[in-house]
Amino acid sequence: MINGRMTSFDDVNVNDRPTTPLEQDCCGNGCDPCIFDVHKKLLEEWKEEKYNKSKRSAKNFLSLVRYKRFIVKNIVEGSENSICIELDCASDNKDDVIFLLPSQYIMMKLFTTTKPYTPISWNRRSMNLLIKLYPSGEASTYVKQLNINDELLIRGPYGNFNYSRNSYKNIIMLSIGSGIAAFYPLAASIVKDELEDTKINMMLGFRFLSHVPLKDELRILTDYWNFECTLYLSQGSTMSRTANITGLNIVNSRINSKIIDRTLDSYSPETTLILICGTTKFNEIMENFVQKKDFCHYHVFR
Ligand SMILES: Cc1cc2nc3c(=O)[nH]c(=O)nc-3n(C[C@H](O)[C@H](O)[C@H](O)COP(=O)(O)OP(=O)(O)OC[C@H]3O[C@@H](n4cnc5c(N)ncnc54)[C@H](O)[C@@H]3O)c2cc1C
Repeated sequence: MINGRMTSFDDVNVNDRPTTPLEQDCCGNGCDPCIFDVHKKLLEEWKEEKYNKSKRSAKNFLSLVRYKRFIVKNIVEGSENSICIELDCASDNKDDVIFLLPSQYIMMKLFTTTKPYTPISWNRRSMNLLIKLYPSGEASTYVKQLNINDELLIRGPYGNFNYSRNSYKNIIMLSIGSGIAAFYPLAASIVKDELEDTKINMMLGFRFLSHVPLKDELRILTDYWNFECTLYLSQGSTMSRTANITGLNIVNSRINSKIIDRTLDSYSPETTLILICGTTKFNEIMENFVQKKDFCHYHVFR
């Protein structure tokens, strides 16, 4: 990950990666620079070089203007009302690789319709999509009928959100439903970046616990010092009003003004970025709350 860019090359050149110092390598006398500062700098340079090398030697398989062929490699249940689809590049040229930034989206052609989807993870040659299924949705109906080895047409990547490492002290991510797809890759790329000091507070709204996708992935992120996640369930669950399932906080309520007020009061508007992703109505309501509290650094994914 470079400046918030999750590259598809995290497995390249791992052997020359600067070795992380051990806790006992630091004398604790407050040296300037401390051995950990030196390591941080070396790691930053190594990552930048790795990313630049990868970009020089490969071209993006994805195109902004032309549909490219992908093959369905796997389909698994994401939650009660969503599925995850793994797609492989349909190209024999090994130099064709996928370049994406976290929170960018692609356009997928599905029979008579074309819909945007935000890859939740990817590597050099494949990407994973999380797709919420609407009972009578045009794209949903088509997606439900997909089989392994089916071909799909995709163009992209699009999206004007650009994140730079450590540009904010805190990021609050507010989403409902499939909005999680825009936030998960960004959160994962930040918390897994040793050079990041930014803390993430993810606030995700769903109707039921059974609708929440990526539970295991979110739990893994909660092991990092700078990630917390709360699931807000508008239709409640059988548990008490608040609970915690292995790292994930659960609140049986919508994300409402009281909750936002209380949350924002514990953050500084100058050093906090707020990201919003949901339905048009949700985005409008959240944007209003955020503006009322004088938070000027925010971005709405539409
Ligand atoms: C930039 C961008 C990125 C996106 N990324 C993803 C993603 O990663 N995963 C994903 O699942 N979706 C994503 N979406 C939404 C997706 O593109 C489709 O709009 C959605 O899946 C519905 O498509 P559909 O054809 O199945 O339903 P449609 O035929 O468009 O709608 C059928 C019915 O479903 C309901 N419905 C549709 N969309 C919504 C909604 N957003 N909220 C509430 N009810 C709705 C409505 O009742 C509607 O009448 C993204 C949208 C945008 C703009």
